[in-house]
Amino acid sequence: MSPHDQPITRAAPREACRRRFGEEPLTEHLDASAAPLRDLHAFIAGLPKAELHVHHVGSASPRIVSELASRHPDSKVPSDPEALVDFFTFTDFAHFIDVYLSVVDLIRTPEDVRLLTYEIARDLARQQVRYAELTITPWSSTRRNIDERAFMDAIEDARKSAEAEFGTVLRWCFDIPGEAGLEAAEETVRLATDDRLRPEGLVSFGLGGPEIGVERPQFKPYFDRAIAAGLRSVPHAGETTGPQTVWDALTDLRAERIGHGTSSAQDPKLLAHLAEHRIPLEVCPTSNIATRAVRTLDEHPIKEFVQAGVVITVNSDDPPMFGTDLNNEYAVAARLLNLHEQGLAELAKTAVDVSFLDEPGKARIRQEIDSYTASWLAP
Ligand SMILES: O=C(O)c1cccc(C(=O)CC[C@H]2O[C@@H](n3cnc4c(=O)[nH]cnc43)[C@H](O)[C@@H]2O)c1
Ligand SMILES: [Zn+2]
Repeated sequence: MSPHDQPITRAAPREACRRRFGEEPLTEHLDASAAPLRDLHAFIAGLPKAELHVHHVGSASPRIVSELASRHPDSKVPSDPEALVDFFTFTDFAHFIDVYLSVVDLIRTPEDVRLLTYEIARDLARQQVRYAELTITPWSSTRRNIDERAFMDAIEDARKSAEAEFGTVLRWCFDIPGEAGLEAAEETVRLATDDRLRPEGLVSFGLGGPEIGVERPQFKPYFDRAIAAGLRSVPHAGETTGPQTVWDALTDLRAERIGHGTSSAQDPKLLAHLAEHRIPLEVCPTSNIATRAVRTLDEHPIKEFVQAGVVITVNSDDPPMFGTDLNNEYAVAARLLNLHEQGLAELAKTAVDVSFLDEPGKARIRQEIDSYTASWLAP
C-alpha cells in the first residue's frame, strides 16, 4: 500500500515526520534535553495545525512528480523518485526557480491540476493540517494553454473533495510571478477579480519569484485592484533582498502578512514596526537554507524575530523540493526557539489567528489544539 493510499486518521499515529522521500524520522532538530525526542516528535505529528505559506506546484510530492514526468518523457524532470532527490538540490535561488519551472511544465491538463491539488491536500491532512492557504500561480498555467475556466474548476473540485474526504480546509492565494513582469500581473489580477472566473476559495493575492531586480512598487496598481476586490495582500519580500523590499511591500502593496521577511532582522526600525503593527512574518526556515538565503539554521533570524516581539508563523514553502514538511518545520522551530508542547501549541494557534479563515473555523481549530494539548499533557 503506497503512503498515499493509507487512511488518514485524526488521532495521528506515532507517525514519523518523514524527511526527504520516506527517509527515517528526522530527529536532528529536537533538543534531547527537553521533552524526549520521540514524544515531542509525536506531539508535533498529532498537533492540529494551519499552514499559511505553501506553494501549489512546490508541494508536488515525489510520487506526483514522478507520475507526471513519466507521462511527459520530453521533460528534463527525472521520473525516478530517488533521482528526484538530486534534481531537487539547489545551488542558489535562481537554480531553485529553474527546477521549479521544470515542474510547472509537467502540469499540462486540468486533470493534472486537480490530481496535484487533491494529493497536496492528502499530504497536508496526514500532518494534521486542518487549514491551509495554498499559493497558486495561475498565469503559469494559463500561459501554458490550460483553459482558465477549466483551471478554476479543477482547483475548486479538489478543494471541495479534500474538505469532504480529509476534513482539511483549503483557501487560495493567487500570486504574481514577479520576474514575469506587468503582463503577468495584469493577467493574475484579472483572473483573481473577474466574477465569472474568481474561485470561491480565493482569499488573498501575492507576489513571488526572484526579488532581485523585481521592485515591489511597480505592482501597486495590481494590488490596489485586488484589495478593492476584497482580497488580502500577502507578498513575498525580504527573502533574497534587503529590508527595503519589506518596507516597499508594507507601504506600496499594503501587505497584511509578509512572505519570509528574512532580511527584516537587518533593520531594527522595521522589526519594531512589524511588532507594533502586528504584521506577521511567514517564516520558512528550511526553504531559506535550501535556497541559500540563509547559511545555516543556527544563523536563521527566527529567534531575533521572536525576541523583537514580531508575530511569526512557521511554514514549509515548497516541502518536497526542500526535503521537509510542516511537521519538520515545527521541529526546527522547537529547537531554535526552545519550544515544548505548550509553546508549539501557541505557535499553531498563532497561525490560525492570523489566517484568513472565518471566525467559526478559527474557533474550531483553536479548540482542537487546546483539547489535543491538554490530553497529551494530562498525567
Ligand atoms: O511560469 C512561468 O513561465 C514563469 C516565467 C518567469 C518567471 C516565473 C516565476 O518566477 C515563477 C516563480 C514562482 O515560484 C513560486 N515560489 C515557490 N517558492 C517560492 C519562494 O520561496 N520564493 C518565491 N517564489 C516562490 C512563486 O509562486 C512564484 O510565482 C514563472
Ligand atoms: Zn514562498
